[in-house]
Amino acid sequence: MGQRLSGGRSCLDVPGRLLPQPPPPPPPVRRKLALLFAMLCVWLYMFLYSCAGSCAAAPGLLLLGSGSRAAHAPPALATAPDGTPPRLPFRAQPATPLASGKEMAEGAASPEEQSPEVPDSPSPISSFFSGSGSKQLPQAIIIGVKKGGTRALLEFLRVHPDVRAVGAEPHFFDRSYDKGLAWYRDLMPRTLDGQITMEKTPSYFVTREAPARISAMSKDTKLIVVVRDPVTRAISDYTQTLSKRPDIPTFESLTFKNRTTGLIDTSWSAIQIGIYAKHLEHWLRHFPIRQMLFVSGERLISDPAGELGRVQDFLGLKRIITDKHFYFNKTKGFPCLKKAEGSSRPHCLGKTKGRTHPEIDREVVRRLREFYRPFNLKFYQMTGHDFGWD
Ligand SMILES: Nc1ncnc2c1ncn2[C@@H]1O[C@H](COP(=O)(O)OS(=O)(=O)O)[C@@H](OP(=O)(O)O)[C@H]1O
Repeated sequence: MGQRLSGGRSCLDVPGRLLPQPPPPPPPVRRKLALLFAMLCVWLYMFLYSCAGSCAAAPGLLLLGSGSRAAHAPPALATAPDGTPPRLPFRAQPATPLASGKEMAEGAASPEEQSPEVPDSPSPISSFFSGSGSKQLPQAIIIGVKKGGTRALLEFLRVHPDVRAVGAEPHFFDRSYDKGLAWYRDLMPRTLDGQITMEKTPSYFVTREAPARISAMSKDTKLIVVVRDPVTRAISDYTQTLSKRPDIPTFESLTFKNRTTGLIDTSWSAIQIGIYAKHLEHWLRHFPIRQMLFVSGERLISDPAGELGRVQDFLGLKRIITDKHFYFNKTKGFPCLKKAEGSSRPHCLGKTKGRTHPEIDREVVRRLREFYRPFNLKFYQMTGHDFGWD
Protein backbone atom coordinates (compact mmCIF):
# COMPACT_ATOMS: atom_id res chain seq x y z
CA MET A 1 0.00 0.00 0.00
CA GLY A 2 1.62 3.28 -1.04
CA GLN A 3 5.35 3.91 -0.65
CA ARG A 4 7.56 1.67 1.43
CA LEU A 5 10.35 2.50 3.81
CA SER A 6 13.68 1.02 3.04
CA GLY A 7 13.32 -1.45 5.87
CA GLY A 8 10.39 -3.02 4.18
CA ARG A 9 7.82 -1.59 6.59
CA SER A 10 4.83 0.37 5.48
CA CYS A 11 5.01 4.17 5.82
CA LEU A 12 1.85 3.92 7.89
CA ASP A 13 3.70 1.82 10.39
CA VAL A 14 5.93 4.78 11.31
CA PRO A 15 3.80 7.92 11.72
CA GLY A 16 5.68 11.17 11.24
CA ARG A 17 8.59 9.52 9.45
CA LEU A 18 7.18 9.51 5.95
CA LEU A 19 10.07 10.19 3.57
CA PRO A 20 9.50 11.12 -0.09
CA GLN A 21 10.76 8.18 -2.09
CA PRO A 22 10.93 8.06 -5.91
CA PRO A 23 9.00 5.11 -7.38
CA PRO A 24 11.23 2.19 -8.26
CA PRO A 25 11.89 1.99 -12.02
CA PRO A 26 9.56 -0.54 -13.66
CA PRO A 27 11.30 -3.74 -14.58
CA PRO A 28 11.94 -4.05 -18.35
CA VAL A 29 9.31 -6.79 -18.80
CA ARG A 30 6.59 -4.62 -17.27
CA ARG A 31 7.63 -1.69 -19.42
CA LYS A 32 7.42 -3.82 -22.55
CA LEU A 33 4.01 -5.13 -21.52
CA ALA A 34 2.74 -1.58 -20.94
CA LEU A 35 4.02 -0.55 -24.37
CA LEU A 36 2.38 -3.55 -25.99
CA PHE A 37 -0.90 -2.78 -24.27
CA ALA A 38 -0.78 0.84 -25.44
CA MET A 39 -0.12 -0.32 -29.02
CA LEU A 40 -3.03 -2.76 -28.81
CA CYS A 41 -5.33 0.04 -27.66
CA VAL A 42 -4.29 2.28 -30.57
CA TRP A 43 -4.77 -0.59 -33.06
CA LEU A 44 -8.17 -1.45 -31.59
CA TYR A 45 -9.29 2.15 -31.78
CA MET A 46 -8.21 2.45 -35.43
CA PHE A 47 -9.84 -0.87 -36.33
CA LEU A 48 -13.12 0.09 -34.67
CA TYR A 49 -13.09 3.45 -36.38
CA SER A 50 -12.54 2.00 -39.85
CA CYS A 51 -15.12 -0.71 -39.16
CA ALA A 52 -17.97 1.62 -38.29
CA GLY A 53 -19.35 1.63 -41.82
CA SER A 54 -18.06 -1.31 -43.77
CA CYS A 55 -18.07 -4.03 -41.15
CA ALA A 56 -21.74 -3.49 -40.57
CA ALA A 57 -22.49 -5.36 -43.76
CA ALA A 58 -19.70 -7.89 -43.70
CA PRO A 59 -21.26 -11.34 -43.37
CA GLY A 60 -18.60 -12.53 -40.99
CA LEU A 61 -19.30 -9.65 -38.69
CA LEU A 62 -23.02 -9.98 -38.35
CA LEU A 63 -24.18 -9.79 -34.81
CA LEU A 64 -26.97 -11.36 -32.91
CA GLY A 65 -28.61 -9.64 -30.01
CA SER A 66 -30.17 -6.22 -30.05
CA GLY A 67 -28.44 -2.98 -30.73
CA SER A 68 -29.36 0.56 -30.01
CA ARG A 69 -32.02 0.78 -32.70
CA ALA A 70 -33.72 -2.45 -31.71
CA ALA A 71 -36.15 -0.35 -29.75
CA HIS A 72 -37.64 0.79 -33.07
CA ALA A 73 -38.90 -2.71 -33.75
CA PRO A 74 -42.68 -3.22 -33.90
CA PRO A 75 -44.35 -4.12 -30.59
CA ALA A 76 -44.89 -7.71 -31.76
CA LEU A 77 -41.14 -8.17 -31.53
CA ALA A 78 -40.87 -7.63 -27.79
CA THR A 79 -38.82 -10.44 -26.32
CA ALA A 80 -40.67 -12.67 -23.88
CA PRO A 81 -39.51 -12.48 -20.28
CA ASP A 82 -38.35 -16.09 -20.44
CA GLY A 83 -36.16 -15.24 -23.41
CA THR A 84 -38.38 -17.05 -25.92
CA PRO A 85 -37.67 -15.70 -29.42
CA PRO A 86 -40.27 -13.11 -30.31
CA ARG A 87 -42.99 -14.26 -32.72
CA LEU A 88 -45.93 -12.80 -34.49
CA PRO A 89 -49.11 -13.34 -32.52
CA PHE A 90 -50.49 -15.87 -35.01
CA ARG A 91 -49.43 -18.83 -37.09
CA ALA A 92 -48.89 -17.90 -40.69
CA GLN A 93 -50.89 -19.63 -43.35
CA PRO A 94 -48.71 -21.03 -46.12
CA ALA A 95 -48.40 -18.51 -48.92
CA THR A 96 -50.52 -19.08 -51.98
CA PRO A 97 -48.29 -20.52 -54.67
CA LEU A 98 -48.89 -19.87 -58.31
CA ALA A 99 -50.76 -22.62 -60.13
CA SER A 100 -48.18 -25.30 -60.41
CA GLY A 101 -49.36 -27.82 -62.95
CA LYS A 102 -46.18 -27.43 -64.96
CA GLU A 103 -43.68 -26.51 -62.27
CA MET A 104 -40.46 -28.41 -62.77
CA ALA A 105 -37.35 -27.79 -60.81
CA GLU A 106 -38.53 -24.25 -60.27
CA GLY A 107 -36.97 -22.11 -57.65
CA ALA A 108 -33.72 -24.06 -57.53
CA ALA A 109 -31.82 -20.85 -57.46
CA SER A 110 -28.13 -20.16 -57.78
CA PRO A 111 -26.15 -20.26 -54.52
CA GLU A 112 -26.29 -16.49 -54.18
CA GLU A 113 -30.11 -16.59 -54.32
CA GLN A 114 -30.65 -19.50 -51.95
CA SER A 115 -32.88 -18.76 -49.04
CA PRO A 116 -31.16 -18.66 -45.70
CA GLU A 117 -32.48 -21.23 -43.24
CA VAL A 118 -30.28 -20.10 -40.39
CA PRO A 119 -29.29 -16.51 -39.80
CA ASP A 120 -25.60 -15.74 -40.12
CA SER A 121 -24.02 -16.77 -36.85
CA PRO A 122 -22.05 -14.23 -34.89
CA SER A 123 -18.32 -14.51 -34.68
CA PRO A 124 -16.71 -13.79 -31.31
CA ILE A 125 -15.08 -10.71 -32.78
CA SER A 126 -18.40 -9.43 -34.12
CA SER A 127 -20.05 -9.83 -30.75
CA PHE A 128 -17.27 -7.71 -29.34
CA PHE A 129 -18.08 -4.93 -31.83
CA SER A 130 -21.78 -4.87 -31.07
CA GLY A 131 -21.70 -1.09 -30.99
CA SER A 132 -21.29 -0.73 -34.78
CA GLY A 133 -24.92 -0.47 -35.79
CA SER A 134 -27.93 -2.66 -35.36
CA LYS A 135 -30.15 -4.93 -37.41
CA GLN A 136 -33.27 -3.37 -38.84
CA LEU A 137 -36.25 -4.69 -40.73
CA PRO A 138 -35.92 -3.61 -44.37
CA GLN A 139 -37.25 -0.20 -45.27
CA ALA A 140 -37.16 -1.09 -48.97
CA ILE A 141 -37.69 -4.43 -50.74
CA ILE A 142 -37.15 -5.51 -54.33
CA ILE A 143 -40.31 -7.60 -54.65
CA GLY A 144 -39.99 -8.76 -58.25
CA VAL A 145 -40.15 -9.87 -60.84
CA LYS A 146 -38.44 -13.21 -61.28
CA LYS A 147 -35.89 -12.96 -64.12
CA GLY A 148 -36.49 -9.21 -64.35
CA GLY A 149 -32.95 -8.18 -63.41
CA THR A 150 -33.43 -8.11 -59.64
CA ARG A 151 -29.94 -9.41 -58.82
CA ALA A 152 -28.29 -6.80 -61.03
CA LEU A 153 -30.28 -4.03 -59.35
CA LEU A 154 -29.40 -5.20 -55.84
CA GLU A 155 -25.70 -5.67 -56.65
CA PHE A 156 -25.55 -2.20 -58.18
CA LEU A 157 -27.39 -0.61 -55.26
CA ARG A 158 -25.06 -2.19 -52.74
CA VAL A 159 -22.28 0.01 -54.05
CA HIS A 160 -24.04 2.91 -52.33
CA PRO A 161 -22.55 3.54 -48.87
CA ASP A 162 -26.01 4.11 -47.42
CA VAL A 163 -27.45 0.82 -48.62
CA ARG A 164 -26.96 -2.44 -46.75
CA ALA A 165 -28.57 -5.52 -48.18
CA VAL A 166 -28.81 -9.18 -47.40
CA GLY A 167 -27.21 -11.20 -50.20
CA ALA A 168 -29.39 -14.31 -50.28
CA GLU A 169 -33.12 -14.18 -50.95
CA PRO A 170 -34.83 -14.43 -47.53
CA HIS A 171 -38.22 -15.64 -48.92
CA PHE A 172 -39.71 -14.53 -45.63
CA PHE A 173 -43.09 -13.26 -46.83
CA ASP A 174 -43.79 -16.31 -48.97
CA ARG A 175 -42.04 -19.32 -47.41
CA SER A 176 -40.92 -18.48 -43.88
CA TYR A 177 -43.52 -16.11 -42.48
CA ASP A 178 -44.23 -18.42 -39.56
CA LYS A 179 -40.65 -17.92 -38.34
CA GLY A 180 -41.59 -14.43 -37.20
CA LEU A 181 -40.27 -10.94 -37.77
CA ALA A 182 -37.45 -11.37 -35.27
CA TRP A 183 -36.07 -14.23 -37.37
CA TYR A 184 -36.39 -12.07 -40.47
CA ARG A 185 -34.67 -9.10 -38.87
CA ASP A 186 -31.84 -11.31 -37.72
CA LEU A 187 -31.02 -12.10 -41.35
CA MET A 188 -30.34 -8.46 -42.05
CA PRO A 189 -26.92 -6.85 -41.99
CA ARG A 190 -26.16 -4.28 -39.34
CA THR A 191 -26.76 -0.68 -40.29
CA LEU A 192 -25.80 2.68 -38.91
CA ASP A 193 -28.18 5.63 -38.65
CA GLY A 194 -29.11 6.90 -42.09
CA GLN A 195 -28.38 3.61 -43.85
CA ILE A 196 -31.17 1.71 -45.58
CA THR A 197 -31.69 -2.02 -45.07
CA MET A 198 -32.81 -3.90 -48.18
CA GLU A 199 -33.52 -7.37 -49.46
CA LYS A 200 -34.76 -8.89 -52.70
CA THR A 201 -37.08 -11.83 -53.18
CA PRO A 202 -38.66 -11.75 -56.66
CA SER A 203 -41.41 -14.24 -55.84
CA TYR A 204 -43.09 -11.74 -53.48
CA PHE A 205 -44.65 -9.94 -56.44
CA VAL A 206 -46.79 -12.96 -57.30
CA THR A 207 -47.51 -14.12 -53.73
CA ARG A 208 -51.08 -13.32 -52.72
CA GLU A 209 -50.28 -12.87 -49.03
CA ALA A 210 -47.16 -10.76 -49.49
CA PRO A 211 -48.79 -7.30 -49.81
CA ALA A 212 -50.77 -7.63 -46.55
CA ARG A 213 -47.81 -9.17 -44.74
CA ILE A 214 -45.36 -6.48 -45.80
CA SER A 215 -47.90 -3.79 -44.96
CA ALA A 216 -48.34 -5.37 -41.49
CA MET A 217 -44.57 -5.12 -40.98
CA SER A 218 -44.59 -1.47 -42.03
CA LYS A 219 -47.00 0.32 -44.30
CA ASP A 220 -44.17 2.70 -45.16
CA THR A 221 -42.05 0.00 -46.81
CA LYS A 222 -40.82 1.11 -50.22
CA LEU A 223 -41.35 -1.45 -52.94
CA ILE A 224 -39.28 -1.83 -56.07
CA VAL A 225 -40.36 -3.97 -59.02
CA VAL A 226 -37.97 -4.68 -61.88
CA VAL A 227 -40.12 -5.54 -64.88
CA ARG A 228 -39.10 -6.94 -68.22
CA ASP A 229 -40.94 -7.76 -71.45
CA PRO A 230 -43.15 -10.65 -70.27
CA VAL A 231 -42.35 -12.73 -73.35
CA THR A 232 -38.56 -12.59 -72.87
CA ARG A 233 -39.11 -12.98 -69.14
CA ALA A 234 -41.05 -16.22 -69.76
CA ILE A 235 -38.31 -17.52 -72.05
CA SER A 236 -35.67 -16.58 -69.48
CA ASP A 237 -37.67 -18.38 -66.78
CA TYR A 238 -37.97 -21.46 -68.99
CA THR A 239 -34.22 -21.30 -69.78
CA GLN A 240 -33.44 -21.40 -66.07
CA THR A 241 -35.64 -24.47 -65.58
CA LEU A 242 -34.15 -26.12 -68.65
CA SER A 243 -30.62 -25.61 -67.29
CA LYS A 244 -31.58 -27.77 -64.30
CA ARG A 245 -33.92 -30.23 -66.01
CA PRO A 246 -32.80 -30.67 -69.64
CA ASP A 247 -35.54 -33.29 -70.17
CA ILE A 248 -38.53 -30.94 -69.83
CA PRO A 249 -40.93 -30.43 -72.78
CA THR A 250 -40.30 -27.62 -75.23
CA PHE A 251 -41.29 -24.04 -74.45
CA GLU A 252 -43.73 -24.16 -77.34
CA SER A 253 -45.59 -27.18 -76.01
CA LEU A 254 -45.76 -25.80 -72.46
CA THR A 255 -47.13 -22.47 -73.68
CA PHE A 256 -50.41 -23.84 -74.99
CA LYS A 257 -53.29 -25.64 -73.38
CA ASN A 258 -54.27 -26.54 -76.89
CA ARG A 259 -51.82 -25.73 -79.65
CA THR A 260 -54.43 -26.10 -82.41
CA THR A 261 -56.81 -23.56 -80.91
CA GLY A 262 -53.89 -21.41 -79.74
CA LEU A 263 -55.23 -21.31 -76.18
CA ILE A 264 -52.43 -20.09 -73.86
CA ASP A 265 -51.88 -22.01 -70.64
CA THR A 266 -52.03 -19.25 -68.05
CA SER A 267 -51.61 -21.79 -65.26
CA TRP A 268 -47.96 -22.21 -66.24
CA SER A 269 -46.07 -19.90 -63.92
CA ALA A 270 -43.66 -18.83 -66.68
CA ILE A 271 -46.70 -17.30 -68.41
CA GLN A 272 -48.64 -16.22 -65.33
CA ILE A 273 -45.86 -14.18 -63.71
CA GLY A 274 -45.85 -11.85 -66.75
CA ILE A 275 -49.46 -10.74 -66.29
CA TYR A 276 -48.11 -7.82 -64.28
CA ALA A 277 -51.35 -5.78 -64.18
CA LYS A 278 -53.17 -8.58 -62.35
CA HIS A 279 -50.48 -8.99 -59.71
CA LEU A 280 -50.19 -5.24 -59.26
CA GLU A 281 -53.89 -4.98 -58.43
CA HIS A 282 -53.27 -6.97 -55.24
CA TRP A 283 -50.44 -4.67 -54.17
CA LEU A 284 -52.51 -1.55 -54.75
CA ARG A 285 -55.03 -2.75 -52.19
CA HIS A 286 -52.33 -2.32 -49.54
CA PHE A 287 -49.89 0.27 -50.88
CA PRO A 288 -50.29 3.58 -52.70
CA ILE A 289 -48.67 3.57 -56.14
CA ARG A 290 -46.28 6.36 -55.07
CA GLN A 291 -44.68 3.86 -52.69
CA MET A 292 -43.80 1.58 -55.59
CA LEU A 293 -41.06 2.09 -58.15
CA PHE A 294 -41.05 0.23 -61.45
CA VAL A 295 -37.61 -0.28 -62.90
CA SER A 296 -37.24 -1.25 -66.55
CA GLY A 297 -35.25 -4.46 -66.82
CA GLU A 298 -34.32 -3.48 -70.38
CA ARG A 299 -33.00 -0.05 -69.36
CA LEU A 300 -31.13 -1.59 -66.45
CA ILE A 301 -29.01 -3.22 -69.19
CA SER A 302 -28.89 -0.38 -71.73
CA ASP A 303 -28.54 2.48 -69.20
CA PRO A 304 -27.82 1.14 -65.70
CA ALA A 305 -26.76 4.53 -64.34
CA GLY A 306 -30.01 6.13 -65.54
CA GLU A 307 -32.18 3.52 -63.82
CA LEU A 308 -30.01 3.66 -60.71
CA GLY A 309 -30.52 7.43 -60.64
CA ARG A 310 -34.30 6.91 -60.44
CA VAL A 311 -33.91 4.27 -57.74
CA GLN A 312 -31.62 6.45 -55.61
CA ASP A 313 -34.12 9.33 -55.85
CA PHE A 314 -36.98 7.03 -54.89
CA LEU A 315 -35.06 5.80 -51.84
CA GLY A 316 -34.15 9.35 -50.85
CA LEU A 317 -30.47 8.64 -51.34
CA LYS A 318 -27.80 10.98 -52.61
CA ARG A 319 -27.05 10.16 -56.28
CA ILE A 320 -23.70 8.49 -55.71
CA ILE A 321 -23.97 5.64 -58.21
CA THR A 322 -23.40 7.14 -61.66
CA ASP A 323 -22.13 5.99 -65.05
CA LYS A 324 -18.59 6.17 -63.62
CA HIS A 325 -19.38 2.96 -61.75
CA PHE A 326 -20.15 0.84 -64.82
CA TYR A 327 -18.41 -0.53 -67.86
CA PHE A 328 -19.77 -2.74 -70.60
CA ASN A 329 -18.15 -6.17 -70.56
CA LYS A 330 -18.15 -7.44 -74.14
CA THR A 331 -17.53 -11.06 -73.17
CA LYS A 332 -20.41 -11.06 -70.70
CA GLY A 333 -22.56 -8.91 -72.96
CA PHE A 334 -23.81 -6.91 -69.99
CA PRO A 335 -22.86 -3.89 -67.93
CA CYS A 336 -20.64 -4.76 -64.99
CA LEU A 337 -19.35 -2.86 -61.98
CA LYS A 338 -15.89 -1.34 -62.13
CA LYS A 339 -15.65 -2.04 -58.39
CA ALA A 340 -18.04 -4.23 -56.47
CA GLU A 341 -19.09 -3.43 -52.91
CA GLY A 342 -16.21 -4.02 -50.53
CA SER A 343 -13.75 -4.72 -53.35
CA SER A 344 -11.52 -2.80 -55.70
CA ARG A 345 -11.92 -5.24 -58.57
CA PRO A 346 -14.34 -5.29 -61.53
CA HIS A 347 -17.39 -7.43 -61.00
CA CYS A 348 -19.91 -8.99 -63.41
CA LEU A 349 -22.86 -11.11 -62.34
CA GLY A 350 -22.38 -14.88 -62.34
CA LYS A 351 -23.03 -17.50 -64.98
CA THR A 352 -26.70 -17.91 -64.03
CA LYS A 353 -27.37 -14.33 -65.18
CA GLY A 354 -27.36 -13.69 -68.89
CA ARG A 355 -27.89 -17.24 -70.13
CA THR A 356 -28.28 -17.90 -73.85
CA HIS A 357 -31.97 -18.47 -74.54
CA PRO A 358 -33.14 -21.26 -76.82
CA GLU A 359 -34.60 -20.29 -80.17
CA ILE A 360 -38.40 -20.16 -79.87
CA ASP A 361 -40.82 -20.65 -82.76
CA ARG A 362 -41.62 -17.15 -84.11
CA GLU A 363 -45.31 -17.90 -84.39
CA VAL A 364 -45.42 -18.86 -80.72
CA VAL A 365 -43.63 -15.64 -79.78
CA ARG A 366 -46.11 -13.65 -81.91
CA ARG A 367 -49.06 -15.37 -80.24
CA LEU A 368 -47.63 -14.66 -76.80
CA ARG A 369 -47.12 -10.97 -77.68
CA GLU A 370 -50.74 -10.81 -78.72
CA PHE A 371 -51.77 -12.46 -75.46
CA TYR A 372 -49.82 -10.05 -73.26
CA ARG A 373 -50.67 -6.83 -75.15
CA PRO A 374 -53.88 -5.87 -73.27
CA PHE A 375 -52.29 -6.69 -69.91
CA ASN A 376 -49.22 -4.65 -70.80
CA LEU A 377 -51.34 -1.65 -71.81
CA LYS A 378 -53.24 -1.89 -68.53
CA PHE A 379 -49.94 -2.08 -66.67
CA TYR A 380 -48.66 1.06 -68.47
CA GLN A 381 -51.85 2.87 -67.44
CA MET A 382 -51.60 1.77 -63.82
CA THR A 383 -47.95 2.73 -63.46
CA GLY A 384 -48.02 5.79 -65.74
CA HIS A 385 -45.00 4.36 -67.54
CA ASP A 386 -44.79 2.97 -71.08
CA PHE A 387 -42.19 0.21 -71.02
CA GLY A 388 -42.26 -0.14 -74.80
CA TRP A 389 -42.82 -3.88 -75.04
CA ASP A 390 -45.52 -3.60 -77.70
N1 LIG B 1 -25.74 -6.43 -65.59
C1 LIG B 1 -26.36 -7.60 -65.78
N2 LIG B 1 -25.65 -8.75 -65.83
C2 LIG B 1 -26.28 -9.93 -66.02
N3 LIG B 1 -27.61 -10.05 -66.16
C3 LIG B 1 -28.35 -8.94 -66.11
C4 LIG B 1 -27.77 -7.67 -65.92
N4 LIG B 1 -28.75 -6.75 -65.92
C5 LIG B 1 -29.88 -7.41 -66.11
N5 LIG B 1 -29.65 -8.72 -66.23
C6 LIG B 1 -30.70 -9.71 -66.47
O1 LIG B 1 -31.06 -10.28 -65.23
C7 LIG B 1 -31.75 -11.48 -65.57
C8 LIG B 1 -31.91 -12.32 -64.33
O2 LIG B 1 -32.86 -11.68 -63.54
P1 LIG B 1 -32.95 -11.87 -61.98
O3 LIG B 1 -31.66 -11.51 -61.35
O4 LIG B 1 -34.13 -11.09 -61.51
O5 LIG B 1 -33.20 -13.42 -61.87
S1 LIG B 1 -33.75 -14.22 -60.61
O6 LIG B 1 -35.20 -14.10 -60.60
O7 LIG B 1 -33.14 -13.67 -59.41
O8 LIG B 1 -33.34 -15.62 -60.86
C9 LIG B 1 -30.91 -12.09 -66.65
O9 LIG B 1 -31.76 -12.87 -67.46
P2 LIG B 1 -31.22 -13.89 -68.57
O10 LIG B 1 -30.47 -13.05 -69.56
O11 LIG B 1 -32.41 -14.50 -69.15
O12 LIG B 1 -30.34 -14.87 -67.85
C10 LIG B 1 -30.32 -10.88 -67.36
O13 LIG B 1 -30.87 -10.64 -68.63
